[in-house]
Amino acid sequence: MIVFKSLRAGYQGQAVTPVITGQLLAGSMTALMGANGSGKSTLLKTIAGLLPPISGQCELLLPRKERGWLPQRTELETRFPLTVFELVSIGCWPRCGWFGGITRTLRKEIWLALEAVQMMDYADAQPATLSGGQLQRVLFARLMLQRSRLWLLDEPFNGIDSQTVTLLMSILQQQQQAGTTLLVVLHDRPLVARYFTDVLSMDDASHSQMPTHSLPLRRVAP
Ligand SMILES: Nc1ncnc2c1ncn2[C@@H]1O[C@H](COP(=O)(O)OP(=O)(O)OP(=O)(O)O)[C@@H](O)[C@H]1O
Repeated sequence: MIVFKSLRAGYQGQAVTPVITGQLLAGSMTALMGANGSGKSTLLKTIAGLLPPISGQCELLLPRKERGWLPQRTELETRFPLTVFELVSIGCWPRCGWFGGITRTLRKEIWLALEAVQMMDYADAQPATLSGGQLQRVLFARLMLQRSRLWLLDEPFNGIDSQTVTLLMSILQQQQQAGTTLLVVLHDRPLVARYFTDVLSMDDASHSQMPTHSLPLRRVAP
């Protein structure tokens, strides 16, 4: 699905990641781990197509609109004049177009996504009034509607209670079973050990050849 060939990602010609070589297989669920500032968010943005590689290549045959990217919540602006329902409906735009209108079938899908994240009661609420965990549920519902074949999630469980993490993890597992490829930035090692089979570590530049020491995890295939 994604092949990294001596990739370095960064900004304005300056690399901030180690050299990354290896691949993420289609339908895999990989935790992206590493110290603060090691370049995890930068790598996700590069895979999402928002930044050009500094050197090397990131090969994936997937149009940008099929790459679902969820930034860290600190990067999100929530004070826009939309309801939760309307925010989730944005996930339909790749399919119906900006001016295509929401058909009855799509409305039903939106309600089903809100139901999956247990946020139906908040459909008319303003996103800015939601708690962090509620907002994350809503953003997962939007991603579900996008039907992206690749989900790039940047610390989706930061500050989220364990009940919501369990709910959102079950959605990730369903997505993976449906064939979606997932790359998720996480710092929570027990959570990674429990749910993830693959780890991409930014702490070691030669990570794709190195075993993961402390976790019972399979390596990302070199
Ligand atoms: N827009 C930017 N322009 C230039 N440098 C940036 C920019 N955004 C981030 N950086 C720098 O790139 C480096 C990697 O940042 P990045 O946010 O990718 O790390 P991270 O591993 O996701 O960190 P954290 O775990 O703290 O979220 C840092 O040194 C940061 O200061």
